[in-house]
Amino acid sequence: MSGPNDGDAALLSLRGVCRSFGTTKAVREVDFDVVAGTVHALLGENGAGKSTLMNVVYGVHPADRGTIAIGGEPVRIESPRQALERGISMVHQHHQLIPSLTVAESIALASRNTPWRYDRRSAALQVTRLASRLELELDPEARVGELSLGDRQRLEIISAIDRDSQIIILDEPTAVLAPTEVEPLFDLLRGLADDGRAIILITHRMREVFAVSDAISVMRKGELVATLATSATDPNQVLDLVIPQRHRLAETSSAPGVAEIEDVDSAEGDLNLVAAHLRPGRATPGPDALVVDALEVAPAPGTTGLCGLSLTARQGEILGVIGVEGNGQHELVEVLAGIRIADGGHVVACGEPQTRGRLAPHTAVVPEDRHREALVLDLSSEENLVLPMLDRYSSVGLLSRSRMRADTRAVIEDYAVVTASATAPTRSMSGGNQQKLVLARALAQSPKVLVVSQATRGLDPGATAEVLRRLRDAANAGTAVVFIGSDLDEVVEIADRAVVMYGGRIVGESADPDASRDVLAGLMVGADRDPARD
Ligand SMILES: Nc1ncnc2c1ncn2[C@@H]1O[C@H](COP(=O)(O)OP(=O)(O)OP(=O)(O)O)[C@@H](O)[C@H]1O
Repeated sequence: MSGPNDGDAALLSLRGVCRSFGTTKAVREVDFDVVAGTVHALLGENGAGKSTLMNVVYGVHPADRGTIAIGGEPVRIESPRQALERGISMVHQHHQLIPSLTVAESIALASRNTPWRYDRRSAALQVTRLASRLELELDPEARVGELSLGDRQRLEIISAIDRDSQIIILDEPTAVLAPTEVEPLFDLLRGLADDGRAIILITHRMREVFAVSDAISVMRKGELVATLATSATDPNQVLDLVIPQRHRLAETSSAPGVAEIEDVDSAEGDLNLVAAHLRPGRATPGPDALVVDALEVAPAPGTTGLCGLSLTARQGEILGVIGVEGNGQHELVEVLAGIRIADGGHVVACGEPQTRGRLAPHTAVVPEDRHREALVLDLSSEENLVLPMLDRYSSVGLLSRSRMRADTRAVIEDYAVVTASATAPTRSMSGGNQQKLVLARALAQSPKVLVVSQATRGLDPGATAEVLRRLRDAANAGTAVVFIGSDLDEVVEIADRAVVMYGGRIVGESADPDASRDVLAGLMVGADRDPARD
């Protein structure tokens, strides 16, 4: 059978690969070739089957049918261990790390080259060496369970690189990295490809696709619908393949599930994907809805904690909190959610002080890590959806399943969530669809203060535009939205006002984030100029 890379010998070759989960055909008859010495981008809407296809290659979900060949040799891969032995490593979208280990121990455990006896000092040196090669910062002695999402992502990346595999799969590796960390990662990936390795990069970010890849494959509803040379295509053509309905939906603004997506002017910015009506300044902000005053959280190894962090968010505005992951955002969200008790300072929401260990009053929180902090993966979407609102669905101690189901169905339809059914465990949903569910749940509570961290992580371009539009609608309806993110472009696009978080406190503020973009970027990495003082 001929493949899409005819003429080049593929290092990895899939033929007729199928994988179903119950009645869901996640991957259908896929032929996929990746040539040694190339970076191959894999794209597709949320739920298209990208992670499943790669999990087939990595042995997490062995194929129901079809063949895999490496260097022309047919192979059977039935576990990640077998994949590693065959020279395949994978950076997962949802991290596969052990919380009680330190960073150095995690790397040593995953490494092919760990000596029989664990040597703490050389393991720490190895972490420092790998991290500096990637221009990433990671404390070898930090405990994995204490790390921010960004640091766990950094750990997964350097651990996969350390294995020196021939085929390296990265499932949305940059979703929580700082902008300054993306380029060194891509330089490294290019270097690894130039050494003859095959790199597969799953991403939703068009600028990344065009910055680093040689080839692009697009999946839709489990099928691989196209493979193109990156040099022979452009972002609009690729976007049309990923979301063929985008222009039709743009004409029908009431269409559910996907907001307007404009043409992409260049591969520079995915911002152009988001409709111009998201731009700030649409509502006049009201009084302060959230006041955070002088919060203190002592740092654990590898974390910054909070050092007297203060901020306010007003009714009807989107306050952007921009910062490189790991500068205290995780601690701030935990304090607001009532999961962590601050060592000092206080929080007042809508005039009511937060009670120790309780969620801030009138507030809903979308945490950064949906797996660890937002969902109970073995419960259904229906059960997860009502968890924070059980009182709405119960009377005399009994839950009204029929109302739960009706509301869940409405959310699934409204947010275009792809799931086998409202009663299927959320574990079985794709990452992007889990994220949509978490956001829908927070908005369904009609909070006066909505704190969202990494809201669009893992969402495809259509879903990203849709989520940003809904947050704007919430602000226009009077909610104070605190939008915590590490993607400066995205924060600038959505926020009316922005503050920069660095080293556990706010180091700058701008009432016009678009105009202060460069200053904000500098503050994110520790420059000390406050745009408010300009
Ligand atoms: N373990 C599982 N059990 C049941 N269904 C699953 C499982 N894993 C994936 N699926 C289903 O397979 C389909 C493809 O999911 P997959 O995670 O591969 O999509 P994706 O393209 O990677 O999406 P995303 O961009 O959101 O990560 C979805 O309908 C999902 O619900």
